[in-house]
Amino acid sequence: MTRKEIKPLDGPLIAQVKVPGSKSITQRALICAALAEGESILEDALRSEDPDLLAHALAATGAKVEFSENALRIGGVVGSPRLSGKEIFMGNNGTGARFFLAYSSLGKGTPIVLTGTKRLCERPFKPLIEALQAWGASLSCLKKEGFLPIKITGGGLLGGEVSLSVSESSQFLSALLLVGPYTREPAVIKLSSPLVSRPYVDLTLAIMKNFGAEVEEKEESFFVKPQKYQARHYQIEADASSASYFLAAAALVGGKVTVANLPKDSLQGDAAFAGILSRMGCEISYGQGVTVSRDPETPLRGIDINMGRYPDLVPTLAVVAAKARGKTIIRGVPHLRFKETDRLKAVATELRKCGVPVEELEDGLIIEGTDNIKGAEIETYDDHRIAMAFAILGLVAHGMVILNPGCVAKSFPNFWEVLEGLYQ
Ligand SMILES: O=C(O)C1=C[C@@H](OP(=O)(O)O)[C@@H](O)[C@H](O)C1
Ligand SMILES: C=C(OP(=O)(O)O)C(=O)O
Repeated sequence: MTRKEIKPLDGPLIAQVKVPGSKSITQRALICAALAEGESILEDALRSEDPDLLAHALAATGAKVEFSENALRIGGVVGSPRLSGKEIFMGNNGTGARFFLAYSSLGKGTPIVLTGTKRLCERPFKPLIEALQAWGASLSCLKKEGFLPIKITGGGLLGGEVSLSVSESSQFLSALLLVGPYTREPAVIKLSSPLVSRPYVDLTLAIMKNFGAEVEEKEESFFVKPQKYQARHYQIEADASSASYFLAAAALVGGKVTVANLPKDSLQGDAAFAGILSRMGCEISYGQGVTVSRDPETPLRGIDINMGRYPDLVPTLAVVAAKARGKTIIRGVPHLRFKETDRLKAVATELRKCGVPVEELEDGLIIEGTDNIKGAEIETYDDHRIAMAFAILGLVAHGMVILNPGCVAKSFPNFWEVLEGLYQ
């Protein structure tokens, strides 16, 4: 078991960092580009485990994928993936797996099997599988109904009206939307439950529009007419979730951190994190990127917040809350239990190891801030966001050790180098 010791950082911290491209945008753009006619260039696309796994899966269906220094070139399959009979391994990439399941259902050829890590095969897929089957997809779960591994026979998607539950994940809706332009009949997706993580659906609609596809939304329904994505030269933003760790460093240590390549008008919901930190006592400014600062004399204060729109920010918010005055109540995130690990249980367990009182709720956490945060040996559960959040907490503790630090490769392979830069 490899381990990474985190040295405490004497503030005030003054730093400027850059973070890699957005994982969510990269994976949406990959699907649109793979379905389009012609060659797309995805500038500053994220190169990490998840998008690389998706890119290789798309290449296995006939898309032409070329990795260059800071771009991905994708030659599309014009709406018709070729199923090669191969097994497709998607790691623990939930977004990539849901998107690829819908994309490959458009294809034809020799049936393929989509699978992943043990954890990915425990994560929910049933609402998406049933919706694709209602659209005529030929899918069969090989071990347990509603879960990977799944055999995909392809044959195209009829379209028409389908009802979809999105209380466990917004990715089911994003996956159907992304392939909606290629169903034979107009697609109508009616939501049958409250939608979690709504900003990711807005991101899907924005990227689809960038690639030339229009979606109409009315009340709880989405309408997608048959149309075609256009190949694009597309500039991918920096990842706002990855930026959160370094903005949190400024909040925890005191001082100022600028994420130089995160735009003020980001398409990503998680760009809201700077605003959340300002509610806790930090200052925000925008110029060359986004800057968060906190005067060491101004204590952090706890907040009561519904994080249902921003699930990936919860581990980062939780470690900031560990040092905030009073209680921080995080609500509205029952779907955190379906991520790379059960993040509510994981965050509560690991914070308690650091001497931080935590009450775990069905849908959130109550965290009692303390000035006496202890270092501990942090189990990361092979979850990149647990590793990165607790690494940042380690800046204000003594003796924090992160186990299995390599799991950051999922979304932020150079995280440890960027963290090291804070000590310069
Ligand atoms: O659509 C996306 O790119 C994502 C959606 C979110 O999942 P849920 O919609 O399941 O909350 C988020 O946790 C994930 O990291 C990326
Ligand atoms: C949950 C995440 O990703 P995914 O659902 O794509 O595995 C994440 O990046 O935090």
